[in-house]
Amino acid sequence: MENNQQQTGKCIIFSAPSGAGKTTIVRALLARMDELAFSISACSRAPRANEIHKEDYYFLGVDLFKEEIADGSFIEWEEVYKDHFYGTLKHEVDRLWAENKVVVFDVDVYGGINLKKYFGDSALSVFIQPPSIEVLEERLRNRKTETEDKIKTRMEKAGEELSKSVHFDKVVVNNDLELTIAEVEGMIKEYIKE
Ligand SMILES: Nc1nc2c(ncn2[C@@H]2O[C@H](COP(=O)(O)OP(=O)(O)O)[C@@H](O)[C@H]2O)c(=O)[nH]1
Ligand SMILES: Nc1ncnc2c1ncn2[C@@H]1O[C@H](COP(=O)(O)OP(=O)(O)O)[C@@H](O)[C@H]1O
Repeated sequence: MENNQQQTGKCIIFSAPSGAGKTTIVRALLARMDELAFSISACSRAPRANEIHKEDYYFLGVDLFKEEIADGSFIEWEEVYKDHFYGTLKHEVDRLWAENKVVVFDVDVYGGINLKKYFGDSALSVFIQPPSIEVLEERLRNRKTETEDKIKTRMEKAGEELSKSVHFDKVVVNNDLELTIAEVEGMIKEYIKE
């Protein structure tokens, strides 16, 4: 018999200002913890050379992204940078919950706050904080993925984003990377067994 009942599960939300180390931490956790699965977001920008459709993002382009907004396909979406839309698709979460996975989100700070509101106790929201604003800038520069212009835009946004950490269940200062990963892994294990 078909089970039409909507499956539900838990999720972990990660947000941070760009350069704080969120992607590095999320990748390490996914590699270590089989019970986790990454929620692939939709975005409006074109894929970069090393990016794969349906693995890194659902690359929809602007027109299709806007159609999905109109169709009510998103749990949340944000114009994270001008003309760059990112959003969480409802069917992506359902897909991963159907596989009994704990869903992991890597979203911007406003997306993180909205997802926590939406999922309530079914979500643990974690804010990754850089040790200081100076270290944040240094990490962005060392990553060598951003032009000077983009570094400036990201740093301008960072101050306001840092002030939003109070809206998260947990705030973790990413000083020593290995210690941070271990700390977050502990938090997730604790939350999953609740
Ligand atoms: N609100 C929201 N933000 C997202 C989503 N997916 C990714 N983001 C955020 O959008 C930003 C992407 O910026 P960028 O650093 O250019 O990363 P990239 O384009 O993914 O390499 C990051 O802050 C992500 O956390 C999503 O589904 N919703
Ligand atoms: N604890 C840490 N100490 C030093 N460098 C780090 C640490 N965590 C991450 N990094 C480095 O900082 C840069 C930004 O990290 P990344 O994961 O890309 O950030 P985000 O996803 O938050 O934008 C990367 O080059 C990464 O290797």
